[in-house]
Amino acid sequence: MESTSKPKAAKESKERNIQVFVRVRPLNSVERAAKSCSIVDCSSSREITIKERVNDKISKTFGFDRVFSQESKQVDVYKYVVNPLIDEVLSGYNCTVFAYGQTGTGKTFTMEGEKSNDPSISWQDDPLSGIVPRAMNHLFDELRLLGDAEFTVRVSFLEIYNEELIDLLSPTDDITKLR
Ligand SMILES: Nc1ncnc2c1ncn2[C@@H]1O[C@H](COP(=O)(O)OP(=O)(O)OP(=O)(O)O)[C@@H](O)[C@H]1O
Repeated sequence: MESTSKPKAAKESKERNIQVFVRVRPLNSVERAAKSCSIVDCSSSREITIKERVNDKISKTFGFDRVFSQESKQVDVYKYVVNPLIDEVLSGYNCTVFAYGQTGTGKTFTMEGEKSNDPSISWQDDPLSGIVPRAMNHLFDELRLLGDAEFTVRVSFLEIYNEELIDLLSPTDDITKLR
């Protein structure tokens, strides 16, 4: 996300400029049918522990700025990760939110979200709406509050897949090779 106000000098903030979050998705129906079990322990808010399957022996622990467990909701992720960035964008900082993970891990679910089965729920109220629609809604709500001020909002939506850069908003499906 980007606003047109001039970027300011780097923030003198105690917080680091790059934050890394992890979201663990619930087991899907295929995994449940196969009686698979999760080997990821999310009981700490800042660490995940990968357990060995057989004896539950702790094998590895990884630290993050925040852990979102299998039970986490779209709104939890939005409020913690993206909500603070909207103020930053409106103050002239450039902010990037990017989802990384192997296929089927929940990047699209987290970024775009899904549509609830109930057709009477609008996307603005849909608990399954992901980061992108929530951020757009939030941004334009804030801009509306600024009354007559004129703003330009530019949005880009890119996918890096197999080291190829894909513009997801381009109707021509142009692909740029990164190497
Ligand atoms: N947090 C979650 N809660 C419930 N279902 C989820 C969650 N995350 C992912 N899923 C489900 O898991 C499946 C795979 O998720 P998704 O399509 O978002 O993965 P992806 O990382 O975008 O995959 P790909 O890289 O192949 O596009 C989907 O059916 C999605 O509904």
